[in-house]
Amino acid sequence: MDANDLADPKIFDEASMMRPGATGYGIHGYRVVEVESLWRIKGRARPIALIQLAVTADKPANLANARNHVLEAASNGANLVVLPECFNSPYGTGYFPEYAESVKDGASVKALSAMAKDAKVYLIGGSIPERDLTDDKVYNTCTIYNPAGELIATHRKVHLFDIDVPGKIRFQESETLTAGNKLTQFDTEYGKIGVGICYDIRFPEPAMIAARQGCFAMIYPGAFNMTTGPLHWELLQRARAVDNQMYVAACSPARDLNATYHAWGHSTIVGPAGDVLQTTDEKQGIIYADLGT
Ligand SMILES: O=C(O)CCC(=O)C(=O)O
Repeated sequence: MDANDLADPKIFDEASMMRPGATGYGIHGYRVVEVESLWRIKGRARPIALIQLAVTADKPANLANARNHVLEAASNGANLVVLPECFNSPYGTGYFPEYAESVKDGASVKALSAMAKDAKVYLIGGSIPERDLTDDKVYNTCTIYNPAGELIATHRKVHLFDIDVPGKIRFQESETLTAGNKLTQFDTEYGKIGVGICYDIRFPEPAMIAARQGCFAMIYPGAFNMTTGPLHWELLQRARAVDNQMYVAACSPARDLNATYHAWGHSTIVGPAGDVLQTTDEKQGIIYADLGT
């Protein structure tokens, strides 16, 4: 089964057949054994770092800040490094078209490729506003690099964040963004990893499909807010983890009360039992966990 097309009903048919309790795929008899044996066979530690960056309106400064932190994470032993959603631009629908660039040769992807290569890490490059030069549409896109600095996968946020909680928060990504239509997974020597962006975590299916296709982790660059963050940020990560008995990591920007959007922060790494391995507060910083122990 190739789970790269959300529009393909076969994907959902097969995924739903594999729900816990469905014939032949009881979750406890299947995933736990597979995950544990993967650790033993590979015998490798999988140190991950989530970088909760302070994001400003200055794109070159954001890229330089990201680079410093990626190099720091690598020097502390991380092999997988994650940046936050929208790390090169303020998070806001008015900013997306202004900051958008091509993922073929834009300044941000060049900088990300160099960071991955110089740090010798897999880099899950948060997300950036992407302008597709063929259709001129703007997407919220995560680009992923191997330790040679090669772009190995891209994920365009599938579920756009359109919310209106009266008196609390109104945000309509669809005012300026277009949704992606593919699920994303990539291979590493540490195992296969699935990727979603922020609001994508509210939908169980991408994580479920990734787990059933052998991913040991789902990684979500994200930027929850002060309304839904306290309520759902950790809950959703722990739910996706325990649903699928896989690692889940979500990496936020730091909170900036002078920005138009106040990110919740609290980047978090959750284990396959739904246990919080590492988390943080709202400030800039790096958290680490070993996904192999
Ligand atoms: O789902 C939420 O509550 C927040 C989602 C979000 O901030 C985003 O998708 O950027």
